[in-house]
Amino acid sequence: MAKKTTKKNTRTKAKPKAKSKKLSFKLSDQQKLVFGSLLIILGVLLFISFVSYIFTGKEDQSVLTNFPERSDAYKNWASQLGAWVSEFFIIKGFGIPSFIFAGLIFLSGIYVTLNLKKGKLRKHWIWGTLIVIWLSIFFGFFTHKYDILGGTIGFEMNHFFQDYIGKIGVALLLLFGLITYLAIRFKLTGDTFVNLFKRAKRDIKDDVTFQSNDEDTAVIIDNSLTEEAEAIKSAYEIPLDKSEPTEDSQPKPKVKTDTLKMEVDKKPVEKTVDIPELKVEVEATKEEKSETDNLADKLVEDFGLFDPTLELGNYQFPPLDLLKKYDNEGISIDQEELEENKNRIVETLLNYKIGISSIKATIGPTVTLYEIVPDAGIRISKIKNLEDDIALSLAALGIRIIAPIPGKGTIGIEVPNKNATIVSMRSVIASQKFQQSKMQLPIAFGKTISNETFVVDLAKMPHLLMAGATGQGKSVGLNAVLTSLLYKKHPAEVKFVLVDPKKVELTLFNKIERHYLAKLPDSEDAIITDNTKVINTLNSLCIEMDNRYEMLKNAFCRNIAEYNAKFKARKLNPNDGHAFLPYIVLVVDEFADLIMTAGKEVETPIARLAQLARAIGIHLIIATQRPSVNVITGIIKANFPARIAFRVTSKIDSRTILDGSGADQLIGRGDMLYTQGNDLIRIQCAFVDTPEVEKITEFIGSQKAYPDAHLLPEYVGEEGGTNLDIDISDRDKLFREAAEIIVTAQQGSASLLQRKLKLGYNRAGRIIDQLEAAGIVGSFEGSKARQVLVPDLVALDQLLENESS
Ligand SMILES: Nc1ncnc2c1ncn2[C@@H]1O[C@H](COP(=O)(O)OP(=O)(O)OP(=O)(O)O)[C@@H](O)[C@H]1O
Repeated sequence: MAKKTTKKNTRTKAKPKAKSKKLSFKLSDQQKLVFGSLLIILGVLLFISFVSYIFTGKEDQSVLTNFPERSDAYKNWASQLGAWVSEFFIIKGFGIPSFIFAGLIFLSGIYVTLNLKKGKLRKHWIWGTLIVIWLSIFFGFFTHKYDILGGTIGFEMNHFFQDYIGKIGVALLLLFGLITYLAIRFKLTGDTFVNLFKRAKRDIKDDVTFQSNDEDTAVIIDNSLTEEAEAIKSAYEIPLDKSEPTEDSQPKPKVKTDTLKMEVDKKPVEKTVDIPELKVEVEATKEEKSETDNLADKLVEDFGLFDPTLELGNYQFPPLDLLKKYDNEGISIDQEELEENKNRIVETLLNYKIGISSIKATIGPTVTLYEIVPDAGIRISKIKNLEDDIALSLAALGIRIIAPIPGKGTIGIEVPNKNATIVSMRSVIASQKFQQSKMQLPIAFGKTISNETFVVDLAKMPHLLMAGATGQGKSVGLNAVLTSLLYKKHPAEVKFVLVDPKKVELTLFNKIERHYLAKLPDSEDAIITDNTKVINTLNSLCIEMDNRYEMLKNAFCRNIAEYNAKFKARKLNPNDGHAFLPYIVLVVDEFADLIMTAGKEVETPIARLAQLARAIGIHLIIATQRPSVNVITGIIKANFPARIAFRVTSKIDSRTILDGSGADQLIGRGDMLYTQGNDLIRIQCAFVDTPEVEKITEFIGSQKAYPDAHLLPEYVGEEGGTNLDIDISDRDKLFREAAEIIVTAQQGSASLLQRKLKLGYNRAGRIIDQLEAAGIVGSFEGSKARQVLVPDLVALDQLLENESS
């Protein structure tokens, strides 16, 4: 670790050094001009010296052998230095190709002066040097001594290679060098050569045609045009016509033809790319229609879109007048109360040395939110810890501190209003937000702290868990949910499965059984109050879910909305088993009771539905007044992201529902917290009284209905088919022993037999069935032990004796 740090340090320290080094090499613009022009002059001087050396080199040879002296007379145009440098580059170096170095130095001067990209200059130098070497060897190939063509290096290198690979080898090596250069530098490929060859062939052909006809140039050009070029011929006729009157154009017809011909070769290719008609073709393509689409379109044309509401075409939605108006609905601002609360908050905080820079109040139906901005440097946790102290000083229940308010830079203190106002169901149903909502299953829960109507989509939740202590507004909340849906959804679009173990809460909805309720085929009442029936209903819903998934799969749809849209567009054939699918909302009023009596048998199908049913339109609403962990288990919680908490009595309960405190600080009577996985929203639940629900259900119930409630698929429970005619001779060997154990313990459970007789589950289950057939134990009652019908061992003996006689 230490090593790493030191390494890092050295690296970070090394950076500025490198930078400063780089900086020292940077030239100012003036320096660049001076240095650049020096290079240009050097390049020119070198060029002059080299040129001069070609003519004067021989004459200067005698002087060059001596040590340079000022008095020596040089013929080179650049005198002594010119002769020396030229001798060095041309004779002792690379020969004539050394001119390229003069060019490179000149070019460098230009690059430096004009501040051009250095990368390119580097490339010129690399390629230039390679060309010098290649040319030097190339020239050296033809010479037999050191001369100005290939220089010493060219000659020596030739000799060196020839010793190893011979003259032919060197020639081929030079050819290979040339090809490599052309391929890399000019990106030439095999095709280029083929094309070049083809073009050359065509040129020769054209020339021959041209020479054979000396009449009119224009005609010849026409002949040489390919068919492709015909289309754009007109473009070339103009320059031809223009050129005719001018006299000097006359003597060079051949040159003109050549230029034109070259263009013709290229242009047709360009033209075909942007031929405008191509675009038109693309636009003209029409989407191909499949046979079913055509049929569906025709059906829609003839009969219109499928209307699922047609069967109850005259159905009237309940009017708003059925809902009650309340006197104390509108929010009244009590200035005195506001001022008082504000002063108390400020005072309490000051007592703990917490200064406030600003305070703002938002008045809601039941609580007022005071948003404060504390002075800089105050810890939020300090204010959060003062919750109880503020509650004490305000002498009020239900104070909740939100520190900080998500998305705002403030801390919120919610203080209950002295006079809470009722949020009527009428006001939320009448709100624009609800009336104009395009949600699949809109629910108007009530109003938020800023007095806005709170509408959410049950289809998006996709399941809802509701909890709260008794008498805090759960049943009213459930009624609000059902009322919202009744006001917005046609009986064809939504069906309710109501589970009401308390037997009295949802009975009012019996009146709308044939409009809105769904039930098992063999059951009399649609509202389920018996726990054993709940298990069958839940399993039946699971079958419905599987059926619906199969239908969606066959229709290539991903969810119920897509499926129904396709069905309405008559793209799905009812003869293939397709049908319009209504949403199904399962409401369980007292979930704790169910779990206590049926345990896993209820939890498993509920969890399965919760996990999978969202896409096919089955949504669950589960309410409980006992939010303990054995009721709201981990598996249930994981599948119910949307939760509502009414007031609960302990922080632990609040944590069970909301994964945090808050529900214990509510004030009851419909005051609730809603979460869909992230923020908590405080809402005053809309109030809908029993008489109002009664009026609505009566209104709906009095209208024409379907012949029966919506029927769910039949479910035959595993225990349902007990064969009561089990033959006595078929009884298990341990039958009598088992019967005695059961009667002695007065507990009809298979697990008791498993333990006492050390049996497997299946055998114990079979014995229990036989005991039932013999009339020793009662029928299956969910997870509860069966009732024992024989009071004691004497009675058992009698029963079995009577049986055998
Ligand atoms: N939204 C509300 N606005 C005003 N008062 C309400 C509201 N909700 C409930 N109340 C009051 O609280 C009382 C109890 O409500 P509710 O019957 O819904 O409680 P609960 O939680 O269902 O109780 P239980 O679990 O015992 O059935 C109602 O009779 C009503 O007076």
